[in-house]
Order: sequence, then structure tokens, then C-alpha cells
Amino acid sequence: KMLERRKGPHPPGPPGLPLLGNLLDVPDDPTWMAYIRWGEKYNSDVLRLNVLRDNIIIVNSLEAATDLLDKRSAIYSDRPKMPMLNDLCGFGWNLAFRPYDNTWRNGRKVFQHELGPQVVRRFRCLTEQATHRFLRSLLHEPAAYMDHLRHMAGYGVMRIAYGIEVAEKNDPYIETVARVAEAIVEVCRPGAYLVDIMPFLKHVPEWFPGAKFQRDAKVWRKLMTDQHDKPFEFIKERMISGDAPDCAAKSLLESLESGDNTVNYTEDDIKFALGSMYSGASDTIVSTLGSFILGIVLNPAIQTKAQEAIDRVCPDRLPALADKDNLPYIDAIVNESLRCNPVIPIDIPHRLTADDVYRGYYIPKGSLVLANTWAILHDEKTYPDPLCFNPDRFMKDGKLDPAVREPDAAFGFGRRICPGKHMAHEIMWIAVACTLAAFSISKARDEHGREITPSGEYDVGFACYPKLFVCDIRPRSQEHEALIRATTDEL
Ligand code: HEM
Repeated sequence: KMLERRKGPHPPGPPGLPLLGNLLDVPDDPTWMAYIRWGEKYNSDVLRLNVLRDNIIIVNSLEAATDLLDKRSAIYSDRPKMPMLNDLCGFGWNLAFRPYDNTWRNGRKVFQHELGPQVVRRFRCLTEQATHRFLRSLLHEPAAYMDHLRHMAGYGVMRIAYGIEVAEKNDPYIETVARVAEAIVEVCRPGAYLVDIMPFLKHVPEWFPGAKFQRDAKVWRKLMTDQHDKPFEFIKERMISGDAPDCAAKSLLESLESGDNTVNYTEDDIKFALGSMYSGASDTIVSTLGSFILGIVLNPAIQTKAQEAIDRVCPDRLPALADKDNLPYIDAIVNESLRCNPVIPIDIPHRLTADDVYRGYYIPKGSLVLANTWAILHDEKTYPDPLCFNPDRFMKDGKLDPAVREPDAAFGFGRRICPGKHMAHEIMWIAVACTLAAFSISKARDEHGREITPSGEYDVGFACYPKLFVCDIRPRSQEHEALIRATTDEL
């Protein structure tokens, strides 16, 4: 208390109760709106909550998020301690959960080596092939567009990471990751602080008998190890037999063998970083592209405009990533899909590793800092009429307007910023460009011929998804259908 008095007051926030602190104040969905309301009530873009023993700092503005998470990243880059998940179940290898340590640092180097803004272009051909498969699936079974998006993201990432071609259904690698994701939700349930800061985990029985938990942890540990081990074993065997396909794992293992002394990561670092790719990429890309389809269904004029641009640049073929500079409107659509309903509306918590003072407020070591991404991406000064899905806000005179900030906040902040960002952009760009080039997306009709308008609502969880909606997706013409079918030739 003395120390706190000397260092200044905490940032403002709801007063809370003794012992429980603000546990009961933490609102139900959507959390980010409640944080905005508190920001208005306490007239501050930096708020403090005290939940059980955790000091939680909510940051509602880009300015404060940049000041703390970017500019002071040396002390704002740790993750919450998660003994149950990381230690007991052994998920600590995953880059997203990893404490701010050397293994984490090396994992980031591994990502940089393969998925940096320029190097990632090496995988353009694979990315395009994943998209073409998606187009063919969409032709075949348009109603299952979300399943196809999921398969496309998984297929693209597993090929780029390990040279593995995952199966359309019941793929063992994908099933492992899906079971890991379920296990994480389980693990985070019983009284763990994650429940307190991510209230959607709250709607579950409180008590978990200890013995069962130990048994589960053992199963989960095996699963979580399989996630990084199994695909890595595959590529290593292929390297020994000399028929490894071009992929990130191959080039990383080769860089390790080359004895190049600028390479200072280990084989385990490579394994853990690659193992983090699928889980980082899947929900995020699928949800954002789901938002894209929703945005088009609700705003048909965007599709018309995009198709005019595409038809000018590639009148008789599908777009390729090489067309990127000539189709800025597609970038604008991707930007708006990331901005309007960000898949991770509250950033993954960063943990502060030293006492700090900001604008006269004391922020103690160990605080968890949560950037309110949704608030930042709906700031009216930067994005007027923020609830409106409007890619044109990013455009000026037929080009991207450099004066309008890209929605980078969707990828987080500081040293923890998403290392898959460039790959995500490439995958989403080509998916949007090719889908609009080849298909016409519109509202579905009911049996009386009346249009069905999607609600535009989202399922709220750690990652937010548009609620499943029906729509009509069909090739723009027979010529377009032929272009889609012709993509089988490339295999
Ligand atoms: C639309 C696509 C994506 C979005 C919106 C997104 C968003 C995010 C966000 C918000 C974070 C947390 C950043 C922070 O703590 O401040 C993150 C971290 C991460 N993302 Fe992504 N991501 C996307 C795609 C990807 C892809 C394609 C990959 C892998 C190839 C990936 C891998 C990761 C990893 C490994 C982390 C943890 C980084 C760390 O803790 O140091 N993400 N992402």
C-alpha cells in the first residue's frame, strides 16, 4: 500500500468488493462494449479491474495500446502464468502461450525466417492451389462454404509448414488439433483466472474432481505433444528418404544442418514454432473470411465494384497473388473484414514484468494488460460510421488511401504481434479475389421466393464467428465455371 501511494494511484475503474474484487462486475457478452461503457463512465481510456488477485488493465485506445504494448514492449511482452495448461498439460510449447523467454524468442525467429513479409511470397503457389481447391469445393457444395474455408486454411498452412496434404475429411493431424482446442477449453475451466478475464468460459460446472483431472491431463499432454510431434516426424522421415516437398520445415531443418552460425535456434524451437501455426491460423482466417462473405451478402454493391476491378485486370483468368498491386480494392475488402468484426475482439493478455507508471497511474508488475481491439477498430475518428461494412473507407482515387490506418490492431501489439500476419494476408487476399472473380454471392431465398437476410450476429468466444447463415453462391457464368474446373490441371 505504501509503495502504491508513492507510485501514484491505479487507473480508474469500478470499485469492486473485498476479496472478490471486480469478479462480479466482469460483464457478460460482449465484454468489449462493457469496457467501452466503463471508459466513458470513468472518463479514461485506461481502466483497472481487480479480479481475485489479478490486476487487470484494460486499454481502450490505440494511443494507450501503442504507448504501453509497443513502445514499452521490453516489459509488456510476457503472457499470463497458466500453470494448469502450460505445466500440467504441457501446452507451454505453443508460441501464443509461451512466457517471454528464450524458447519464445527463438520461435519468433523461426516464423521470421519463413513467414516474414518478403519470404512468405515463396509460398504463393501453394497458397493459390489451396484457394483453387476451395473454389472447386464451393462449386460442388456451396452451402458448406464455412467447412470449405476451414479446410482451405488447414490445407494451406499444413502444406506450407510441413508439406503435408491434409485430407478433406477425418484427417488425423487436423483431428488432433481440434481435440487439443477442446482440451484447452476444458483445462481453462476450473477456477483458472482465464475464466475471470474471458467470461465466456464461465458457463460451466464449477467443480472438477481432482483424480479425473489428473487422468485427463495425461491424455491431454499426449494430444498436445502429438500436435507438434506427429507432423514433424512426417517431414523428418521424408527428408531422410530424400523426397521431402518444399516447405517451411524443410528449409528450416536445412538451415540448421548447414552450420550457418547466424542460425541460433534448435530443432525443438523449429518443432514448437511450426506446431503453433495451425492453431494460430485456423479460426482466425476462417472467421475473417466468414465476415467477408457476410459483408458481401449484406452489401451487394461491394461485389459489383470488386468484380468490375477484377474483370479489368484479369478479364479471362482467375486472379493470382502477382495481381495484388493492381487490385487495391481487394485489400480494402480484406481490411474491412478484419476491422468490422475482429475475430479476436480483446487481444490475448500481455503480462507486465516490472512496475510501471503511465500518465501518473501506477501499474504494478504482474498486471495483465488487455487491449480492447474492438474499441480501437471502431474508433469513430479513424473509421467514421464504424459499424458499417464499407471497404471504400480505405480507398481514395482508386488506390488505398495512405491516410486511413490499416486495421493492424486486429493482429495485436508489440513483440507479441501476430507472426502469421503476412501469411494471413496472402491467404485471405487470394481467397477474396478468386471467390469474387468466379462466383456471385447473394441472399438465399425461401420457398416463397422471399430473400433471407442474415442476422449479422456473431457467436462470441475467444474467437468470434459470424453465426451460420444461408446464402446463394453460384458461378458468375459458364465461362467462370470452366475457369474453376480448369484449376484441376495444376495438380
Ligand atoms: C486473420 C488472421 C489472423 C489474425 C486476426 C490473428 C490475430 C492474432 C492476435 C490478435 C494475436 C495476439 C497478439 C498479441 O498478443 O498482441 C496473434 C498471435 C499469434 N498468431 Fe495470429 N492471427 C491471424 C493469423 C495467424 C496465422 C496465419 C498464423 C500462423 C501461420 C498465426 C500465428 C500466431 C501465433 C503463433 C501467435 C502467438 C504470437 C506470440 O505470442 O508471440 N496467426 N494472432
